[in-house]
Amino acid sequence: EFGGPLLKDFYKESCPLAEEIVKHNVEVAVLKDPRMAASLLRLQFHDCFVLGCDASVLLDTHGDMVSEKQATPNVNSLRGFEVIDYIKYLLEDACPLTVSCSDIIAMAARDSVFLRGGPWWEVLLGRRDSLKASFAGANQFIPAPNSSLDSLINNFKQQGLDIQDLIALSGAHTIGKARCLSFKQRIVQPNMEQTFYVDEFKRHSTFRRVLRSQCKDSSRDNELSPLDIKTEAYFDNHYYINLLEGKGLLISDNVLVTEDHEGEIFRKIWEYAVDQDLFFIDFVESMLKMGSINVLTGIEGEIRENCRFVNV
Ligand code: HEM
Ligand SMILES: [Ca+2]
Repeated sequence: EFGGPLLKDFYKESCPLAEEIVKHNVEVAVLKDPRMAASLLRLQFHDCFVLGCDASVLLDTHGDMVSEKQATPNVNSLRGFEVIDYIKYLLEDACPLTVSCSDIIAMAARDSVFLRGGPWWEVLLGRRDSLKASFAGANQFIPAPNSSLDSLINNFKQQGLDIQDLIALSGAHTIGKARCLSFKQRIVQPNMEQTFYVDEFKRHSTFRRVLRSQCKDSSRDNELSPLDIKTEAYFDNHYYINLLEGKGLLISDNVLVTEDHEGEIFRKIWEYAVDQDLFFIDFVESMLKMGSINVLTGIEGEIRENCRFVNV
């Protein structure tokens, strides 16, 4: 299966309460700030695509190592670090130097999806933490929101993920928000009037008009819009319905339907739009695959004491 060397009962003996502690504290964090569920899910994606799922994304700048947090896809955007820090602090108290920061990310992402109404899955554990971060890697490997379909496909391929994974994992954009900076190119693009329901044309242009007025000048680059305009609070299949209606927020969302009309991708998006259970099954499978990219296990890496710094 996908986990490779990872196991579902990895902490059963060494830290039996680990999953419970993570779950409870993700719940508290999401109650305080509902968007945090989306932010924690995204954190796993941005970790796994740079050096693998090794918590490299959590390291702060230190000495001559520049953090991934400062890279373009992450700066002023990636969130959830304080939540992970607090969970790590509690886990260090319960079982010192036992639960890796990378496993905390994986558990928190799983719990976040479930809390918003999405699927639950058995998370695979046993990752260890990196000794370094890669600022350059974060800029290179995390796809940009204005990516073409070809570059998205290639980007996922570099991580051992296929087109199926790209389509299913993009469904993560059923929750959370994006800044005007990330999608304003999309709403000024003149050739994006294409839509797949004939009657949808008028509502489609309203969609763009509202966003355009919200993002009308660069002083508003940090204004937020929901990635899923219909049900941003719920992890559901509405993302795919939006795509079919021409209402994907990012260029990288929209190209899944505009650059592959009537092809393999389009058919899959249609299937997810009418069958949420199928989307959930495929999403879980792809999350397990993404969660095992280049993991450190055994004696590789270390169990960090503080997720922001390598151990001294
Ligand atoms: C397919 C390529 C992808 C691109 C180009 C992309 C790009 C983006 C961008 C630009 C944002 C908004 C950031 C901002 O404006 O601050 C965002 C948000 C988000 N992304 Fe993606 N993303 C992709 C795939 C994924 C994947 C695979 C996941 C998780 C499995 C994911 C989860 C999220 C979530 C949950 C948010 C909302 C975060 C929040 O509200 O804090 N994305 N993404
Ligand atoms: Ca990483």
